[in-house]
Amino acid sequence: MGSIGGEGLAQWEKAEEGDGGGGKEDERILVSVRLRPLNARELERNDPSDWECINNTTVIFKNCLPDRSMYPAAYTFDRVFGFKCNTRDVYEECAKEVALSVVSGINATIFAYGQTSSGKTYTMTGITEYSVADIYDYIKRHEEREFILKFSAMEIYNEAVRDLLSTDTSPLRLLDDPERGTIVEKLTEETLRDQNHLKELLSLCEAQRQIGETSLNEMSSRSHQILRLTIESCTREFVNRNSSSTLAATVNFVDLAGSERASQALSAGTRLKEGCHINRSLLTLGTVIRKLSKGRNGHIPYRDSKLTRILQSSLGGNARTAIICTMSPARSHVEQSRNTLLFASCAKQVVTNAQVNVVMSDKALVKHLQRELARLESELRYPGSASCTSHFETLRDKDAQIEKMEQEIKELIQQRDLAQSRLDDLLRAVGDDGASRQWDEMSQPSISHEQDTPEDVCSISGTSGIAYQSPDIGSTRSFAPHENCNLNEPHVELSNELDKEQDISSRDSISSSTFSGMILQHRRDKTFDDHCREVQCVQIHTLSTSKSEDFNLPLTEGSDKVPSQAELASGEMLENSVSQFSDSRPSMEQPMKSTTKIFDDVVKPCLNESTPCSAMPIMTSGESALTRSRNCEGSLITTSASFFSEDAEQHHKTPHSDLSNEFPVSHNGFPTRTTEFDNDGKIEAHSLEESQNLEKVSSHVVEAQNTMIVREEYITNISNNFSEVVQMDRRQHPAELPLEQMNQQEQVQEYEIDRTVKDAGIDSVLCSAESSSRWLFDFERKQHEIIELWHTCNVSLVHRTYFFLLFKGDPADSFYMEVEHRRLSFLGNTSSQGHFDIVATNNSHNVMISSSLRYLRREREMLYKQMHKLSPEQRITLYTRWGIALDSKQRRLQLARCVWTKTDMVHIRESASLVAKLIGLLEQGQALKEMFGLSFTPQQTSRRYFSWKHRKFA
Ligand SMILES: Nc1ncnc2c1ncn2[C@@H]1O[C@H](COP(=O)(O)OP(=O)(O)OP(=O)(O)O)[C@@H](O)[C@H]1O
Repeated sequence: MGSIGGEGLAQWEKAEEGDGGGGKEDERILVSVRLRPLNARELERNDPSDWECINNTTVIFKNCLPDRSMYPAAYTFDRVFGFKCNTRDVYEECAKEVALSVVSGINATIFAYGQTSSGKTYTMTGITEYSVADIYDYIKRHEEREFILKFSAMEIYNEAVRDLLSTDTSPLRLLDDPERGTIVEKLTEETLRDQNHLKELLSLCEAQRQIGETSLNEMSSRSHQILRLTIESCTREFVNRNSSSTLAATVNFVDLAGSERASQALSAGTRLKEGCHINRSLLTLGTVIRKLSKGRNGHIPYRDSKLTRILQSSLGGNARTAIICTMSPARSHVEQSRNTLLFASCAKQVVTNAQVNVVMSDKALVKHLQRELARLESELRYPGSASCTSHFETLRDKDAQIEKMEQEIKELIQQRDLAQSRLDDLLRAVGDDGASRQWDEMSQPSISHEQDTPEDVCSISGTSGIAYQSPDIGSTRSFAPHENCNLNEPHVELSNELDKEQDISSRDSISSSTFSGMILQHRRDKTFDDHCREVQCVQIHTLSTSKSEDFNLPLTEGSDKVPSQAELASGEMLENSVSQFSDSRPSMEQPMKSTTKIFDDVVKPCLNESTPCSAMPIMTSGESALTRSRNCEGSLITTSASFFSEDAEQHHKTPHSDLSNEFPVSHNGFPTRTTEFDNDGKIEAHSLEESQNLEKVSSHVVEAQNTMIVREEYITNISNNFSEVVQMDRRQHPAELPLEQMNQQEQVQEYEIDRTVKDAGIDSVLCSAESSSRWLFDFERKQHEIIELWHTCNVSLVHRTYFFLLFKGDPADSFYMEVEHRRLSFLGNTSSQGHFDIVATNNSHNVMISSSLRYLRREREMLYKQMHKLSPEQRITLYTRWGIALDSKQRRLQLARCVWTKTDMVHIRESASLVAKLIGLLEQGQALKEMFGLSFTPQQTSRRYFSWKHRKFA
């Protein structure tokens, strides 16, 4: 075996590298080599066989002669066949696929190239036979299509084209057709009837072919034979339609003449002449193949020979091509064999460009062009190929998702900012200078906070409560706000003169502050900070839903000691409960409890006068879940900075009008308010100055009628709430009333519901101005009664202020007015009917009385501490108006003592205004009306002070 290397091998390797470029590989001419066995002559000469196929793709030259070492010893092709391989194998592996392409509309050409007697005719005859057989077999298996087979045959003999199917031996001309390429003029083309017909024609061709005897081949083919089978097919369904498309392709079976040199063939005379012509065509074929193997650049001399002209499309054009190079293994033909292999090597480099050939009818062509036009327009409309449509849609979906997420992010940011803003407001309110100073003053008892105002010198050293002496432990403790409250912890007596002060109200009555949340204060709250806590009521427990449940424990869980109504009313029971659960921190996160429970525990007993308000103390504003009035965000008078900014003299002269600026007051002295609903369902409340006359009320009636649906909803809610209360009451006290009495009570309660709804004035507002006027009258009357009861029951000043400022005559306020009135009435009745005796027996009565008075005193103390919020001018104005001598001492204290001490409306309004200013009553809407339906505690303020206190302690 010779060494592998040399120029030829390098050329093949180069071609191999070209194939490995990745991606779609160009289809090249399929090249195979077939070695025939030594024939009889060669065997006679003892011509050795120098060629051997060492595998399916490589043929080697076995005899390495020194003088021929310049040639490669091994050649690799798509397939090589040894002498033992039969033609069937060659066909199956190297020709079949190509030949059968024709039935799919792809042109195909199968060559046999080699020297004379190398076996070209032998091979091509077999391949043609097998191909025809397979083609017809394919046709049989595809009956859905109709095939038309046409056969033509020609030979190129001495550079003349002859029709092998015709007896006419005159040469045929070659014509150039712009669509079909080179055509052979007048070439017979037989439409095949069947396979036998083709066999007959093939036999005819064989007979017609120029055959001569050479020294190498007794039956030497002296011409290039081209057998052409054209196959057209279409689906039978569309055969008779003009819109059908037809596949049309041609397969050429080319049996070339011998490529040997004339000298080798020992040609002379006619044979020599034939050889010249033969070699001319083969030389051109070789040139074309060689040039094509180097690419399509430059001129390809197709037209230099008849052979290359006719086979132009099959040589690197629109056809699949297979070349079977036949060679003799004999040493004597080694040169011809090398030339054949060189030709084959070049042919292996030629790239073809086979395409499916579709012949379309005019209609089909029009349709095709229309589809193509639509496709191109679509591509223009949507940049990118049509195949990118789905990708484009995917991108759009992604963009939509991104946009949606960005919107969500934006909304979340807005929510966050809003929450931050609210937090900032709260912190600002808590951390404002006044509050800080106040706390600083309270937390630093050694520092007199009256340094800037000697007029009210009142040292609170030792009373601030930041440190107190505990008799139990005899040591000074720092107050810890989170400590458990021990109800039994000894009081630390205030040394402040405020402690010595007798409360302005000397009447003994149950303090309604127990209802307003003061019940939750701790008994050790002699400390100064607790004063503020008391004033701000139930700031802790109102924020704690869990606590409210805990507060119910004495009522719901079987306690050994059933609490008396008075105890409950006074908050004693609740205080104990609070002490048990004082460790629980208020949670602003906890959801509000159900309305049902709250009504059951709280509202119902108050509404049913026959059932004392035993559960009232457990009401918490944080749980206020009454159906929320839509005007709950209505106006709450803002205590503006201009409250006291008016000229003091003017205040002195017309105090009423001054206060009216702050609190809209009706002509009859009662603040009134109407509520409007805007398109968004929001409520805009404003002064009801116009209610002074009936016509204006009527105009509001019209407005109210426009919002009838909303108001009716409110009415329904109220009715439902009352009904719910009634039902809960019935469930809670089933044994207390016989069935008959229950029915009677039910009727009464239904009447109460109707009356309450009517009292709410809603019907009147909706129906007539006359009703509105009646409601206003009822409101004024009830407001007077409530004010009197506040005074009687020593209700918290802060509570009075909130309530007074919140409810100013809106029909929707009737519910709260009713609840408030009944609570206070219950307290008054309890007091007058001797219930106090029971309480007193339990030694609670005195506790409650003293407690209520103490609460009021601490409120005043707190207000006194807040006087610094007033400017000197404002204070002077107030001193003057309220009869406090400007040269007297402790004027601030005197002022605090005067607040809410009378029941006339001028005094009430001024007191409410002053308290609101001092406690920093914030913007409207921060206190919800609903909480007054369940608790007296202003929610927002409670939270505010709660936060303020604990932030300071933190
Ligand atoms: N592979 C083969 N196995 C057996 N016999 C073969 C083989 N190839 C060719 N022969 C025989 O060799 C002889 C010459 O073959 P063939 O005529 O096909 O050569 P050729 O290349 O066509 O020659 P020419 O170019 O002169 O026509 C024939 O008798 C044929 O039977």
